[in-house]
Amino acid sequence: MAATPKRVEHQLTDKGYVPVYATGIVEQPWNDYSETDHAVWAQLFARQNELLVGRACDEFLANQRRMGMTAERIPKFSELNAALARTTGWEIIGVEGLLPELDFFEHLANRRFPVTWWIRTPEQLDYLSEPDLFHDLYGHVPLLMEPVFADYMAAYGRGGVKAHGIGPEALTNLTRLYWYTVEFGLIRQHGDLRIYGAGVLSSKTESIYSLESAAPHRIGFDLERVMRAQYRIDTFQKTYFVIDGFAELMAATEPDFTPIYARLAGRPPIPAGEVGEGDAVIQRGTGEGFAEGGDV
Ligand SMILES: C[C@H](O)[C@H](O)[C@H]1CNc2nc(N)[nH]c(=O)c2N1
Ligand SMILES: N[C@@H](Cc1ccccc1)C(=O)O
Ligand SMILES: [Fe+2]
Repeated sequence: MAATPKRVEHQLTDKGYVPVYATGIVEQPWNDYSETDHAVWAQLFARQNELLVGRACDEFLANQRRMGMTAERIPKFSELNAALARTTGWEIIGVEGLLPELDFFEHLANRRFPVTWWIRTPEQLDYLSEPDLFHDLYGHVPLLMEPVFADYMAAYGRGGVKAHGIGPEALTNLTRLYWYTVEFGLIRQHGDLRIYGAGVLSSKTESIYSLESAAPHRIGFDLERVMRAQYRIDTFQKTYFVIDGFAELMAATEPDFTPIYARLAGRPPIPAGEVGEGDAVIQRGTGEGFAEGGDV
């Protein structure tokens, strides 16, 4: 295992009270990865790729292949960056881990995606409390090759910088949008539901649960509804929002959010497990196994 990351401080983020690391960019220490590190990558990659055929959106596996990401070894950021530069102009930068929000937004706004340089240990294979290289690189990076989604991510970054200037409530609303699209979003494809959210794509159990469990609600995407939707950071999602395509997501988020933040300020959030009036319910969940509380 390469040298363990240095912890700087703890900060309350939407992932709860987590260590926030130095905001500096770190070179990927590719030569320091151990055989165990590469084996963890290989095992997670192979297991997810097998599971995601027929579950991930078409663009995910197609772009993973197109950028030459394989199970063999932990990919070199420099090699993936060559493919990204040729397509959408995104660049992977190595980081210690979670960044302060404004740093994160500014990177996205400049088409830089922060990827944690270290990978989880074999003991953490199925769950860890903070994003590691596998979540960031396997889960998030292939879709940065998809032009419309790549534009959405950059626009999101600009929106984050703007929301940071508006205030904490705006940030909370915007973070929910990230959560229910970039991390846990589902998309209609081939008359079925497919996964595009990185938090699901990088999780064996949630890849199955998000599409096949009767417990969660599945609701058609609506911008203000999503921005009111509280979520859970420590369990499977109680609700998934479904888009028809990346173009729909881009179009829905193009308008200036300032009046939307103002309108939302007066309205209560909607608990993660609740179906709101006017929801475009695709499938109403049974709520089975939903733990109470813990919504952010
Ligand atoms: C901004 C948003 O709330 C979110 O939690 C951010 C915070 N900082 C981050 N920092 C890194 N490196 N990666 C991330 O995904 C995030 N997420
Ligand atoms: N249009 C949003 C910015 C944004 C774009 C895309 C996704 C999310 C947010 C704003 O004005 O704040
Ligand atoms: Fe993520």
